[in-house]
Amino acid sequence: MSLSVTDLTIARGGVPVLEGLRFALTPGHAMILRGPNGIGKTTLLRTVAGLQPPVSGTVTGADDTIAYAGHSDGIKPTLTVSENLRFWASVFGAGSIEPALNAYDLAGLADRHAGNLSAGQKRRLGLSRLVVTGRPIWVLDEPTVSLDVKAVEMFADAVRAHLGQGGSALIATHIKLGLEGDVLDVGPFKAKPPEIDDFDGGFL
Ligand SMILES: Nc1ncnc2c1ncn2[C@@H]1O[C@H](COP(=O)(O)OP(=O)(O)OP(=O)(O)O)[C@@H](O)[C@H]1O
Repeated sequence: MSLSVTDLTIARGGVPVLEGLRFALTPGHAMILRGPNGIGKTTLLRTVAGLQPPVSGTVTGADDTIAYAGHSDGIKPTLTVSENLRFWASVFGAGSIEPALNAYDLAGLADRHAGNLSAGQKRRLGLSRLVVTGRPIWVLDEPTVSLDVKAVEMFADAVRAHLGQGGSALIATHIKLGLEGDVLDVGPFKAKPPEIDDFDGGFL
């Protein structure tokens, strides 16, 4: 399943942030999004994942194919680690949670309430959810926040395994992950500020 973005203009809070974006993500490949704080990477990922509409342009190939991991881990604190994974597995129709536990070395924490995990452990649990979704396109917003060096390697290994199975990944990150993949610097797509003539002076 390929993802295509064509002539995409996106906005946050009603203000255009990026315009003229065009790229394709094909099976087996990763694309790394780069750009300074506030440029619009999260906004782009939210738009690709269908969490907000574009101002104009199209995203194709995103119907029920995307697993999105944003800044929030989305874990249920009163459930244990294994209960969280079983919940997601039931939502996505997956079978065993063992591959997800193993990918992020969570077996020893399986019976701990998720609310009692450290920040990095919570992030590992949040990322392990991707494994049980079975979705081919992972859309990830700064996935390595709170992870130590070993856990970053676990994450990179999990992405490599996903790509090896024909999946793909679109990842916004400020760090080097050691992954093969295209790099898309979104800086050149920064939306131009509106011309002064575009302002509605009626309120003055
Ligand atoms: N809820 C909101 N309402 C209005 N503006 C917002 C909102 N959320 C973010 N913004 C603004 O939209 C712009 C793009 O933000 P976005 O989070 O997409 O940037 P980013 O490239 O992901 O940044 P970072 O690298 O810091 O995560 C920023 O100027 C930000 O201040």
